[in-house]
Amino acid sequence: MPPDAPVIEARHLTRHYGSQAVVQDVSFTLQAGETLVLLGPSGCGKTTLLRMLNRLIEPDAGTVVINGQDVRQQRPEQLRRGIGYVIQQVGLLPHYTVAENVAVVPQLLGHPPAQVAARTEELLRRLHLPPERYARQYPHQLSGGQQQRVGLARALAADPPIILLDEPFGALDPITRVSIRREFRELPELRRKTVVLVTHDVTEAFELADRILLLNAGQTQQLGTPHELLFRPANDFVRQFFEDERLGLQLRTLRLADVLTAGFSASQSDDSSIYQSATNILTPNATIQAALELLSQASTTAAQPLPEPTVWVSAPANRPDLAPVPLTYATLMAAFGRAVQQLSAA
Ligand SMILES: Nc1ncnc2c1ncn2[C@@H]1O[C@H](COP(=O)(O)OP(=O)(O)OP(=O)(O)O)[C@@H](O)[C@H]1O
Repeated sequence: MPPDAPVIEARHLTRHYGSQAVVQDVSFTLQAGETLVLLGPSGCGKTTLLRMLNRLIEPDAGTVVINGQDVRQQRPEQLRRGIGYVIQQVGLLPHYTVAENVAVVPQLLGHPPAQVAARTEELLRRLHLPPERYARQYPHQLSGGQQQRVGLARALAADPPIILLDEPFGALDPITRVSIRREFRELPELRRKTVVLVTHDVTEAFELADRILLLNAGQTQQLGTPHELLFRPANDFVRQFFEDERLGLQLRTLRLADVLTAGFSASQSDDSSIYQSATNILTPNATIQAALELLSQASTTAAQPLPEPTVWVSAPANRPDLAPVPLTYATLMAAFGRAVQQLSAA
């Protein structure tokens, strides 16, 4: 297969229950390493669509092609061993220890015991479940968040190139949810994997997705990057769907580089000596949200050398000759407002 061949191709997938078409003619293509989020209101067909990818549900029409092969040409059990699957209910085996739960798939695949043990230990450590404390515990001895991490470790254990996740953080309280989501996003393992994740949480979708497939009543409303859905909605449904959270989503989606169009200058700024000692430094790739968070921390630190809380945006990596830009709340919000206006009008 050519190196840029898609990992997953869903072609015209359709599924009915009785006379109700719960997924209607949905298509998408995913490249290696991409994360697609299936988003939409309750009952719009997200789970049905996800489960067609690993043949837990068979489509009435359409095909799923994984690594160039129609999934119907593979036995479902074989297919599923190559695809990690995480669900909200976690589904850990209650009479197996944490380590045994994580090792299930690699053992089924016949991996050597020493390799399975090493992999289990590594994953538990990476997911903040020190094996010396947790490996021999049983699922009922863990909190919901810890069980969720074990579920994720289990899905990653055999290092499958594809991971499907169905509301993986859905059962968690909001604070645990945010912190696990952050851990999840920063897991180096997942960067290389092709991920399809179901959620109805808009913020979660925007935080995790490379692209979002927004569904309503089984039909694709829009498939695109978070930026495209927010600033180029395909129809009124898409526009309405994000209305309540628009500002928060804009703050998370726009990056400093998007709003600082005229900000960098070739001359060294007067403040450059302050920049040299500053700790509040962001790259142009940071989101407006990240800049606001840093500004809010800066406002609580007493030793501000400048009269107002300030963060610095370093010059783009390819232009080290440019001076860093200092930003206060006022200058950041003015730049953000201008960018939103331009993007919305364009
Ligand atoms: N086994 C089934 N038999 C009959 N109808 C079903 C079955 N499974 C799902 N449905 C229906 O299909 C539609 C889509 O369900 P699905 O679970 O895919 O939606 P969803 O978007 O994942 O919803 P939620 O966000 O609430 O989990 C719903 O109307 C549901 O009632």
